[in-house]
Amino acid sequence: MSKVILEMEEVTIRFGGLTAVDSVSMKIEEGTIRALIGPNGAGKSTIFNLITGIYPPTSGNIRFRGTPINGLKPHLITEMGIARTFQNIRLFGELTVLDNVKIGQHCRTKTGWIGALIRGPRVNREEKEITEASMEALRLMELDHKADELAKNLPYGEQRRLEIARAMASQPKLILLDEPAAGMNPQEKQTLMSMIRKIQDKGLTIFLVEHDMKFVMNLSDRIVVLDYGRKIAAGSPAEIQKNPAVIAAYLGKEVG
Ligand SMILES: Nc1ncnc2c1ncn2[C@@H]1O[C@H](COP(=O)(O)OP(=O)(O)OP(=O)(O)O)[C@@H](O)[C@H]1O
Repeated sequence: MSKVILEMEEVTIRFGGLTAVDSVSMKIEEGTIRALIGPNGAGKSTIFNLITGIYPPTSGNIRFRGTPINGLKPHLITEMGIARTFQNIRLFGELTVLDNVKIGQHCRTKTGWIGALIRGPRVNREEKEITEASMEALRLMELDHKADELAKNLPYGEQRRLEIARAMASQPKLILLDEPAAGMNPQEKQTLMSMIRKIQDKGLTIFLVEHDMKFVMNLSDRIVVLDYGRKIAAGSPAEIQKNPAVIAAYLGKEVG
């Protein structure tokens, strides 16, 4: 039996009168790729916001490697080993590619920003470790040769990969990718897919929200489908493609 890395147990969140996530349960096994799909407004990003501590659930439990994480602050959740990317690009265009990744690691530093200003031997050692780990994350995403370029000068597909590199630099066990393939051309999607598999090969668990069905079906081990905040289906890509409730939720749009 493989180990469960993330467990959601009857998780609900209400915003005023709206139940954005309605009693959702799921277990994600370590080392797998899980996709979360569903129509616009189904509650997918909200689930990521619940897991990463942006919102505490109204009710229910979220456990990471057996430890309850509901109500914990986002930086503590990052330190425990959960990293994420966002739907829209959040890079510092005027900083270099390497500096964008180094920012993703400041949760791992002991001295913090104030300490970094009063540079001592510990800061220098830490700085070296951060640079090395950042370069490794860039190598994984095949962006190491662009370390000194400004982020704004990268082509779109590479900017999205840079965001993943930044998330990887915090050395997570679980990485949440919110629409990683959005806006990419087929070639960029293909490259991204092989890189996500490389991340999996390193032993990480990947949880992704994605609208591109071909991408999801090719990559995922299992898929969870949300509609109006509720989990309406879960299963392998083959099971999901022929599930009548899923087909109905997408109103006849092809799920394959
Ligand atoms: N902070 C908030 N306050 C009020 N309502 C919210 C908040 N965050 C999300 N919602 C609502 O919760 C519902 C789910 O939104 P969410 O962004 O999670 O959907 P989604 O499945 O990610 O959609 P999309 O595919 O369009 O990104 C929507 O009706 C949205 O308007």
